[in-house]
Amino acid sequence: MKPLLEVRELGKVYPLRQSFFRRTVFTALQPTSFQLMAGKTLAIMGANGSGKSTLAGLIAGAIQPSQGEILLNGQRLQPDNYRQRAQHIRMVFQDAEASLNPHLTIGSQLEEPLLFNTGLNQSQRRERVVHTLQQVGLLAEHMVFYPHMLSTGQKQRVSIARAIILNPQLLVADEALATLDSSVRAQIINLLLDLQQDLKMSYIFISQSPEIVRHLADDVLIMKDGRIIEQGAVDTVFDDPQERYTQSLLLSELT
Ligand SMILES: Nc1ncnc2c1ncn2[C@@H]1O[C@H](COP(=O)(O)OP(=O)(O)OP(=O)(O)O)[C@@H](O)[C@H]1O
Repeated sequence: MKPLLEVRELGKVYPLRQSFFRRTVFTALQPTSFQLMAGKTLAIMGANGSGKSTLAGLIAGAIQPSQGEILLNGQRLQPDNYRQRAQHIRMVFQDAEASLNPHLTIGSQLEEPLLFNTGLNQSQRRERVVHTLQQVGLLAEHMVFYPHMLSTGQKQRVSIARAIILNPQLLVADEALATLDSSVRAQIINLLLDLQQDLKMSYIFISQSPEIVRHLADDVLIMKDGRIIEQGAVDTVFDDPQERYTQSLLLSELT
């Protein structure tokens, strides 16, 4: 079986200081390679600053790579072609509040990706918005709400709705559950699992929580200082971590 996503030697350096004589760079991500099969969930764990968000941003196209390539279904993604990527790979962020526009109704915010990326007419767009709201456990009436009228959990549902409205093959969630309280978190985890079953999506899931990763993910990458130091099936890595750093991470000593 061919992988959905293939990351080959993907790396990111940031220029730190530049002068006529000297150019200093900081390596946020060492050349990194891995694969993700369709319908599977890959978790990325690591201490703060280990490069998790950089890797997520590179895959979602929000950050331009310094080297390497990403293939989706065997097709190379063009780093600067946001439209090509937006159809297939979408991102959900930690702070739903900050990622929603307070001045626009939920309906207009969900319609936006459809306007930019599809040829649907107005009534087809409306139909898709209503359907997507229902898929994430909200109501058609929520279309006319503004973000401040929703609870934290409902806002995260809207973020998920916006991410799935184009029927992506891959959802990248960067600490999407970190700020939610435990009962809302459990509801959103169940929603993500249901959506994955129904829509056959793959997930890349950044989380500092061993419990959440064990519950949601099939495989895990452990990152330290911009590189993968351990990887494998979640049960294998969690039950018998080979690196001391992984052991500490699983005991939540490094976060
Ligand atoms: N635009 C930038 N310019 C320079 N350095 C950056 C930039 N963005 C990130 N970095 C650095 O790259 C490293 C990796 O950052 P990244 O945000 O990917 O880590 P992370 O594992 O997601 O951390 P956290 O859990 O704190 O979000 C950090 O040392 C960070 O300071």
